[in-house]
Amino acid sequence: MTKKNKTLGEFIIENQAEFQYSSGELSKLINAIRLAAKVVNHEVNKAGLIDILGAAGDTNVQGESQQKLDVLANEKFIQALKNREIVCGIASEEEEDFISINSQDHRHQNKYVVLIDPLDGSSNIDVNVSVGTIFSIYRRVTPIGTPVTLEDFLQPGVNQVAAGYIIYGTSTMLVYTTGHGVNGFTLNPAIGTFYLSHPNMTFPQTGKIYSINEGNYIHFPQGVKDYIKYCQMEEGDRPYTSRYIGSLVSDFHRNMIKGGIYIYPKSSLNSDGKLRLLYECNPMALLAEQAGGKASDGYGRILEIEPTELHQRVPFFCGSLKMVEKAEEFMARYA
Ligand SMILES: O=P(O)(O)OC[C@H]1O[C@](O)(COP(=O)(O)O)[C@@H](O)[C@@H]1O
Ligand SMILES: [Mg+2]
Ligand SMILES: [Mg+2]
Repeated sequence: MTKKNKTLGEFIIENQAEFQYSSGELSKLINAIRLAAKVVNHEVNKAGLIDILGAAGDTNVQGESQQKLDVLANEKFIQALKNREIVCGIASEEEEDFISINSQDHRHQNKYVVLIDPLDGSSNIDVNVSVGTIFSIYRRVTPIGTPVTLEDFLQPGVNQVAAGYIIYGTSTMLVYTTGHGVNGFTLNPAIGTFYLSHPNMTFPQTGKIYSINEGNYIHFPQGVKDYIKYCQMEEGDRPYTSRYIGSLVSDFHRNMIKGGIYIYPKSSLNSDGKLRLLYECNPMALLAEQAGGKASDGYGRILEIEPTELHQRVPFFCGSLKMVEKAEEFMARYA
């Protein structure tokens, strides 16, 4: 076995000193996510064979029609996190309010809140295109043993103790950081074990891929329109290539490996953009920065935004450092 094929469990133990709190707590958190990821992966892989495609019939707090797999993934992650005796609260894209755990039992010592996007890229479920799960973990700020409050969730991204995603694609991977670099683990479905396959993942400083839904072009701010034109010009190492999967996790993952930028700007359609700060932008921003990339709202650092609501949206510019800086230059012209 090369150094590269460590299991996720071995990696957590070997790197426990990096986690600022007790190691046992991190492994419990990551193991809960690993477990739920395997269950969801199992369902995703046979989606066409079982009654898991299509809409569930309900609408979530975002006004989006919930897909059956959104609902299933939500249940599986909440269940796995609840059972670990470490989490005192969960917030999810699919839940209007946060879920408080063990709040009645004053002896409980649960210290962490977890925010999740159980199924990212929902519009791709029925068409067999890769989707993901995104998670963000904080240490609570209110006293241990007291009921968890909204304050525990509305923390700036810089306070995250861990963040990551699972991508259900050609292979299933778990990619995460605890603030000491980014590592990727691939699931060996035959034995149900995640192995370290992508150690120390880093964003190339620049790249040749831009990811944005150009179908909304006429609604974009002038700075974004100018940046798209810049990407398409025959000059220097341009034109860049346009790649847009429509699953944030998948577009981010590709851009982290090949070099690129993902943009979901505000527009006359979405005054604050579409993506949610707490369980989409903050975790991806921490991963991006830990991988040498950058994440901003077009002007400032995503991780320093002070959240005000559980499901608030923010414009999102994320990827290779030099590409995000260039996009910010164009935005600054019209600020
Ligand atoms: O279809 P659009 O407007 O381009 O939006 C696609 C974006 O919306 C998302 O699907 C939002 O995430 P959810 O699927 O979790 O709601 C992102 O994954 C993706 O990048
Ligand atoms: Mg999402
Ligand atoms: Mg989602």
